[in-house]
Amino acid sequence: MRKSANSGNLRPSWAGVRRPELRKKAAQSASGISEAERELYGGRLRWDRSFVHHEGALIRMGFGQMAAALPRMAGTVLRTGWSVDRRALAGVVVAQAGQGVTAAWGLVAVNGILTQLFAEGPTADKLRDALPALVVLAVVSVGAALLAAWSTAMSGRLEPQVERAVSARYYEAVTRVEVEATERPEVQRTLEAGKFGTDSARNMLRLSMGVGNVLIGMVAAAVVLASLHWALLPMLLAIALPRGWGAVRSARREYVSRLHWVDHRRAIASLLAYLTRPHAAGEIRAHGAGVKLLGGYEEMSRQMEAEQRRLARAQAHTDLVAGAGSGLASLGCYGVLWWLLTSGGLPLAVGGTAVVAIRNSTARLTSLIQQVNRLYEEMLFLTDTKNATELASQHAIPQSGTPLPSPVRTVHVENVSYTYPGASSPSLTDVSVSVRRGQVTALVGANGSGKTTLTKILAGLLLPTAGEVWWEGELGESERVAVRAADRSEVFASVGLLAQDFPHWEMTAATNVAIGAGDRPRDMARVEQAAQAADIHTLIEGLPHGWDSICFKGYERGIQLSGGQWQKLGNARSRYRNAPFFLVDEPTSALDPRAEIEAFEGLWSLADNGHAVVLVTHRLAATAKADHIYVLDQGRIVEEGTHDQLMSRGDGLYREMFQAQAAQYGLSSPPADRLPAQRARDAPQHKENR
Ligand SMILES: Nc1ncnc2c1ncn2[C@@H]1O[C@H](COP(=O)(O)OP(=O)(O)OP(=O)(O)O)[C@@H](O)[C@H]1O
Repeated sequence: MRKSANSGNLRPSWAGVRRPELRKKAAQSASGISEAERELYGGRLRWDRSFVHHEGALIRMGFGQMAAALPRMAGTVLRTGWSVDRRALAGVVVAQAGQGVTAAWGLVAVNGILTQLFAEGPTADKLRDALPALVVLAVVSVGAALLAAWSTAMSGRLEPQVERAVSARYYEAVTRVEVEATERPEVQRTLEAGKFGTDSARNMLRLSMGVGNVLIGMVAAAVVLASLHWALLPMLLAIALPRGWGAVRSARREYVSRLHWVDHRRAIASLLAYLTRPHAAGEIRAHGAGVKLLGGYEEMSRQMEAEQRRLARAQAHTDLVAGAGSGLASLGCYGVLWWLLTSGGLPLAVGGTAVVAIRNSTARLTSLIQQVNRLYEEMLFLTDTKNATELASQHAIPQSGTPLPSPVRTVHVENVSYTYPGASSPSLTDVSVSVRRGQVTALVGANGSGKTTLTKILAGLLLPTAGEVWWEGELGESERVAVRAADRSEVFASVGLLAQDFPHWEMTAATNVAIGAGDRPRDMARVEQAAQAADIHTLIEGLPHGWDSICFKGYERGIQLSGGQWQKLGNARSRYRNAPFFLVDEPTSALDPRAEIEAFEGLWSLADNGHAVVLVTHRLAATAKADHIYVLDQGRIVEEGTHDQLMSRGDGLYREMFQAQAAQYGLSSPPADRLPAQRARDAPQHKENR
């Protein structure tokens, strides 16, 4: 009964998805904007700006340019192959060249056999005379089979290595790009486009080898043909050209389409991914979000299908034109052969060999066309990866710079403004703050006032649009380095970040802590210490697989952590990093009251131990004991001071926010048990942590 009730509930939604009007609507909107795009993404999902850029690249890549670019790109891939596994590459090249040579010998042997068979004399004698050529043909066939097997084995070894090398180069470059650059749409898209070409290197290698093999075979056939009669060679080229034209045209069309629809494809993939992600499971069922997503998927997929149909029609048309051109050329070729035979310019036996050579070459040509077609397409994608890798290097965080003072005592943000790329107004304007070791500095303010942006500036992740950030040593101004000139790896080594939306790595609990210092080997004793400080140790140790539990339910040792438990794990991660400057953005938003108090006390004890703690929080009860509080409003610092100083300002924003929170408890000030424990204000007899 229950089942039928459920299916009864679902039926109208599914029926909605499959409505004929929807189908019609989707088909109609194939070239325009679908309802789903409009509703879920607010408009058209096509890659316009980059599309123009790429189309420009394509226009430059005409037939001639392609002929020049192909060997160049194939050369790049071969060089990569050479750098990763010389023996395998040499093996593949030798095997492929060998197959070409065997093909030529095969043709020569066929010519020998035919010449003997068409000669004057008794059949038994002719067969006996043809025997050596027959033996050569048999040996050549066995040789070709052995070489093909060898080539397969070597390619199988080489291809994954080439793919890994190109992917590693690309991803390594991408992870070094300045955060600001990744915010620029044109950079973002070029980097995104680069993803599609990482497996193209592998495909290109295979295809280049295949093309090389066929080409050698064809050159061999051409040499044999030309030696039979010069007129046969241009005819062979005439057969090849129309098909080559068709292949390039189809490949370009396919590539342009793939680029143009890249955002659309990505959106479809994300719609489907949501349907199976555990965190969306509740809303998908209870809120009917699944119906909306499936409807969107169906409609947007139909647009893709319409595009596929368009491509198929266009390709069929191109194939027809190319086939007709090639057919006419073949006809001409056989016409010339006919004329040569009838006019006595060519003996009959040689004519037979010519027919075999032409048929062989045409079969090879078909394979060549298919492979060049794919090679060309792969080349375009690999070019994207190459461009993305180059662009990433241009925007890379500098690998060197002025060393920071040792130890750093204070970070001064001086008159800093920052505007995100593409934003119409600055997120920070003329902001000055100082963050000192041994102190808790609080950043407070309304949503969107610029707190997170300021922590990114402090962390050296964003460089100011105007103003400067100084990393200052014990001697003050005489010992300071501007972040722009600093060795950024030292800046990053000095900060520990706990972002609001810190990553939940779908890996073991131990990794989720130890990844806080991903550039160092894991130290389990310190992982446990950090977990103890963040109050998550007992929970993890009590799990059946302990620290090896995977923090994602889908795996065999998978577990599901609650929001607060995740936050504790995040706190443990930043603890494990143990950097002198801790930047924590809403570190307690998911914690229960007791855990929250403990977390804040932990931060205060970090300051007592000589760390600088920058605390971004809306929990003003916690900021009351901060050493210094900055209040942000619309990207500006509007107030600063201690809690008491700020509360004494009658019309102050801080006082207003604080009292609003206190009023929720029916108090004029927040409850005492929610305040972090009092600590000595002049504590800085701290330990050094650098
Ligand atoms: N990557 C970005 N690109 C463009 N604008 C951004 C970006 N990140 C933030 N902003 C804008 O900058 C402003 C400040 O954002 P920020 O995240 O720093 O605020 P916040 O004070 O941390 O807010 P909250 O309290 O809600 O976390 C906001 O107007 C926001 O829309």
